[in-house]
Amino acid sequence: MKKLRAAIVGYGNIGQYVLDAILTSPEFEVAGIVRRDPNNVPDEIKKYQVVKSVKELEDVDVAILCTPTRSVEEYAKECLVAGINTVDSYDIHGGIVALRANLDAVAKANNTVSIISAGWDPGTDSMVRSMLEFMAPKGVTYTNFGPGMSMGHTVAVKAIKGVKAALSMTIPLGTSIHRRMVYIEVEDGYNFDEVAKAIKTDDYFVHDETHVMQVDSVDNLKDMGHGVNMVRKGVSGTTQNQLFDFNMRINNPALTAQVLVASARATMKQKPGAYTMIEVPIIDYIYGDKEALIKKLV
Ligand SMILES: NC(=O)C1=CN([C@@H]2O[C@H](COP(=O)(O)OP(=O)(O)OC[C@H]3O[C@@H](n4cnc5c(N)ncnc54)[C@H](OP(=O)(O)O)[C@@H]3O)[C@@H](O)[C@H]2O)C=CC1
Ligand SMILES: N[C@@H](CCCC(=O)C(=O)O)C(=O)O
Repeated sequence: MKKLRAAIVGYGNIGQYVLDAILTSPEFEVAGIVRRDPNNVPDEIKKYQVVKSVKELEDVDVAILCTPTRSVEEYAKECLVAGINTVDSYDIHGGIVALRANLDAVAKANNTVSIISAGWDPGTDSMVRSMLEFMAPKGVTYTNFGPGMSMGHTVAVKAIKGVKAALSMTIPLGTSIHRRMVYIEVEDGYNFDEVAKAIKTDDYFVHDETHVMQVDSVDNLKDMGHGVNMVRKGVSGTTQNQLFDFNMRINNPALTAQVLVASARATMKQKPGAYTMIEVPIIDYIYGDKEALIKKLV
């Protein structure tokens, strides 16, 4: 069987775990790794082609975008125009509809497929929320994250001038409300109060209670565990008090990476266009023969 060739774009936390997930997936092989500095080649990727642009790689079926969320659209367009499917874990919830529309046009024009916002939230949590919505159409779902490290918030802090290193912890306060505890190392020559203000006014933080603390070593605090508790209390038909409770405690980048690889698989089975995870048949994410899967899972 000819393997599907996946490129990893961006070799940070998610990128490193995507490599692991590709190597354990039966039908994928690594087509190469795209880095801003292609000379930055740690030992574990020495055997792969490391390049500056995805266009330098050959026969790429799908690009797994592991860049900051705010860079996703630019990298996705470059890949789609080059005839390469994309998956990403874009996590600015308010921007998803616009990203989908923008990439849908580019994907259709280039006969390619893009699955966007494919991590765990947005991503698999969105699929669970969707199921709860049709299981009890009337009601309220609360999504409570953590405590744990938000990669998206941490990446947003790292991009702020004067931040040398960062960790953003998400603390659940209940009923979908969260506190952000942000730990930073400040670059020499920068004023902590000004940096803290820039963090608190960033779109990722502006709606939540946010505390910024200066520390000597972010690395001493870092733990990439996270989790979620989603609860819905709702009504099926006219029957009230239907209670649902979904929990998971996870390594954040490992789960995100596994979902990205599953979504890369699913891109190969869709018509051209851009999709969120809830629009794709769930069976398309799973490796194996369709009828055997139906027999096993239904
Ligand atoms: N939907 C979900 O459930 C989840 C989504 N995410 C998303 O994944 C994203 C990546 O997280 P994570 O892997 O921890 O981030 P990292 O900062 O560890 O890695 C991002 C990598 O992207 C590359 N890159 C490309 N352009 C830039 C740029 N302008 N600035 C900085 N890096 C750049 C770099 O790789 P190189 O040096 O190789 O070029 C960098 O290492 C987050 O922004 C988050 O939104 C994360 C977890 C869950
Ligand atoms: N998108 C998140 C995953 C979901 C958890 C979350 O949104 C949060 O901690 O705020 C992340 O980047 O880690």
